[in-house]
Amino acid sequence: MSDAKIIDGKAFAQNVRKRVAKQVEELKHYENLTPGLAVVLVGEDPASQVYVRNKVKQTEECGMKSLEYRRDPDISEQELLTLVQSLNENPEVHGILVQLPLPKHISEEKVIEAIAPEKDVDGFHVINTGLLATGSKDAMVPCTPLGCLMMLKDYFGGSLSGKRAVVVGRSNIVGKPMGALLLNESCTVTTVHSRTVDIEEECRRADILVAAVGRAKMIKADWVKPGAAVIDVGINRIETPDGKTKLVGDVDFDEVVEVAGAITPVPGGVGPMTIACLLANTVTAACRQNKIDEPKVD
Ligand SMILES: Nc1nc2c(c(=O)[nH]1)N[C@@H](CN(C=O)c1ccc(C(=O)N[C@@H](CCC(=O)O)C(=O)O)cc1)CN2
Ligand SMILES: [Mg+2]
Repeated sequence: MSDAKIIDGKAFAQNVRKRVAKQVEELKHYENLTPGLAVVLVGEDPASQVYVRNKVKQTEECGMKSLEYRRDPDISEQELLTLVQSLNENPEVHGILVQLPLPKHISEEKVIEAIAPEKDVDGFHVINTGLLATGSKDAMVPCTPLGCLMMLKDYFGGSLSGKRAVVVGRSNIVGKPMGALLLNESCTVTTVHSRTVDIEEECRRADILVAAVGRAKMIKADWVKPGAAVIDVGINRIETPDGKTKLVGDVDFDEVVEVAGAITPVPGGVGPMTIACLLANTVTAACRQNKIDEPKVD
């Protein structure tokens, strides 16, 4: 029997949303300010539709204004850039999120760079990436890594200083910002990827192991140091022997739970925190744009 702590991302996210809802209430009451989030969805990818539906629903449940823009998959890059520009200029919109991935004929980079950095609640704009890399408190931090960090700080009682952290994967949305965040928390950070020599040995040295590669059950029990905190960012749909499908992470949960000190499940771990942090970032963006302090609530 394992005695690893299973980190409940669903419950954690619910608490974050409660805090956001209280902040929104205060902003409406004392500042006459209703934070607004615009979500743009291009095309009909079924997973993206679910994520966007959840974002819209949770934005409204927290008392914020939600604006939704659905566009056909054949929209031109220029039309999408024009939409982003109009949202940049809309004073009711404090946060802009363009759901990824975009269709192949559209440059994700161009679209992300078109978003005003102060409205970039995904934290993907190079200005925000640069602010994060330089340790500035003014960065808008990408939602998934922010959610991972919140859960890690809670598990370790506040400080991650001196911990050896290994991030598996070097994507712009998760791996790279995760590494920067952990470095800013004074961890000793290693990022490993497909060209790393002996990934397993690197992983075995980690007090904190963050898996974000998109390969089902890649991380095995003998890759993990006993007692390590394991954060699984992967969301992989696999087929089961009975012909059905199920979601699994990048970590082989059933094995690793026997070795780890703490572990996030999939589903119900990092995923729900992504949307909760998006809502928190929208409040941050609205406050910064109006030059007011974020309401402190408990
Ligand atoms: N513009 C963005 N695009 C994408 C992001 C992002 O942060 N910004 N991240 C992902 C998708 N994503 C949010 O957009 C997201 C992924 C997963 C979950 C989630 O709650 N997952 C559940 C399982 C859901 C299921 O059953 O399919 C879980 O892990 O428990 C939320 C948001 C890519 N695009
Ligand atoms: Mg593309």
